[in-house]
Amino acid sequence: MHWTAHAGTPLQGVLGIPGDKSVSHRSVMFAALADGISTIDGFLEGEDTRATAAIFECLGVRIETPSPSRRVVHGVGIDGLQPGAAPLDCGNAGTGMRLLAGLLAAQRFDSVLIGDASLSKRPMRRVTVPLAKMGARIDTEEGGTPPLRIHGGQPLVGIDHTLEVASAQVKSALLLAGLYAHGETVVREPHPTRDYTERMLSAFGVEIEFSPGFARLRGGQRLRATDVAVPADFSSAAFFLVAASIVPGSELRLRQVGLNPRRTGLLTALRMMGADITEERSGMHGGEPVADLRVRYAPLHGIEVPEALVPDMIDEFPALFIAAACAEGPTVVRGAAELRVKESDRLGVMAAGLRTLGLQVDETPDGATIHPGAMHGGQIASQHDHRIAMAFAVAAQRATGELLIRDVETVATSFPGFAELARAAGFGLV
Ligand SMILES: O=C(O)C1=C[C@@H](OP(=O)(O)O)[C@@H](O)[C@H](O)C1
Ligand SMILES: C=C(OP(=O)(O)O)C(=O)O
Repeated sequence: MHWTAHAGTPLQGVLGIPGDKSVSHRSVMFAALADGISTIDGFLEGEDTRATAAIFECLGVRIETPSPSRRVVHGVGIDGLQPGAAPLDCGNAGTGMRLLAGLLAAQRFDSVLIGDASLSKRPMRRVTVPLAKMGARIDTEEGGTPPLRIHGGQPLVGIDHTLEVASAQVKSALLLAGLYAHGETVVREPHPTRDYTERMLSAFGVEIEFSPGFARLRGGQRLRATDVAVPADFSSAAFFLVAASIVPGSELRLRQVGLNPRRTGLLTALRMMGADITEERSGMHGGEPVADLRVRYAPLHGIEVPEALVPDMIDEFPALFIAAACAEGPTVVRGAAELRVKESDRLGVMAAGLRTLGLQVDETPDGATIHPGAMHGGQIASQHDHRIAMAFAVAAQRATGELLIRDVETVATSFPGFAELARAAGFGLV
């Protein structure tokens, strides 16, 4: 599947953005482990989160879908999961696989976790090595990639672990294993990362101590069913924040977007670049800060992205690169080597795409300098990476020619309905 994208009209309207992917994955996992019935509202109907829900059904959990974006999960209790008959398919989702590695390592049965071609290349030792310290036994392929063959029935012990890379996925895997471990599990982070696991475990009745960069829990606790309200996904909203910022005459309102401070680094970066984004109707939704984001076109200037912001905008760099391409003066990114091990090598793939459109991008091992300029048309290889595909659909709104964006089907992993919503707002996108 591909898109033909070209400059459309100024972007206008009030948009509803689908539910948060990180929160949706966790909601179904924790509801499955809880005692009692939990309802999830705003669940992301994306392929990644549906894959996680399907895995829990394979593990014996009854999950009803009374209407789109709603799930009723009949929790089986902390020790109630049943062995899956076949390998469990995480699809494209690093989050699904890494969190499940921690959870399934603690079960009394064996499991195998598999994924698609992209996930099958992603590094898993970052979870299997610290989990092994807790007593888990997980085999990877040579090179540390999936499938993960998890040997159940291992007694686990809590550890005090400092993460090597700032990763909410690794932190969460250890905390989930820690729920089953003897003693306490402590996770310390070099830079604070999203704390949805900590917040949501607490909402499910688990005693957990946490502060930015730190989490501690004791094994042997049970989860109590609760209802979860999922906020709109800031990472999906990001494409519209950039698009309206770079297309003259645009004004969009994005309704009730999740603004967890560990997710909004792009908002800070765009404002440093001169973007006109205001927060209105601020409130709380499901324990998370939310607000309507009103974004109007504004001329942007290049910046040096502060390295401290990188973990808070780790999924937003494809969108940031497009803002940088349309700014006045270069933008410099450093300290973002993690981008090379996402669904694609996002530094390399974004640089290659922008060069195809006529821009100069100087790559370094952990970043890039983007030199802005006029973008012409061309063919973009998204490398089956949803965020690359959406980023170039945004770029096309400022390009002088047409972009053929290849392999866009993975957009459905995180943002089903993106193309329809974008067209309704004024994008030229077929
Ligand atoms: O915990 C999560 O839900 C996520 C954590 C981040 O990954 P890392 O933990 O690898 O940084 C992020 O890139 C991913 O999209 C979602
Ligand atoms: C990196 C991402 O997700 P995951 O790690 O779950 O595949 C993403 O959505 O940009």
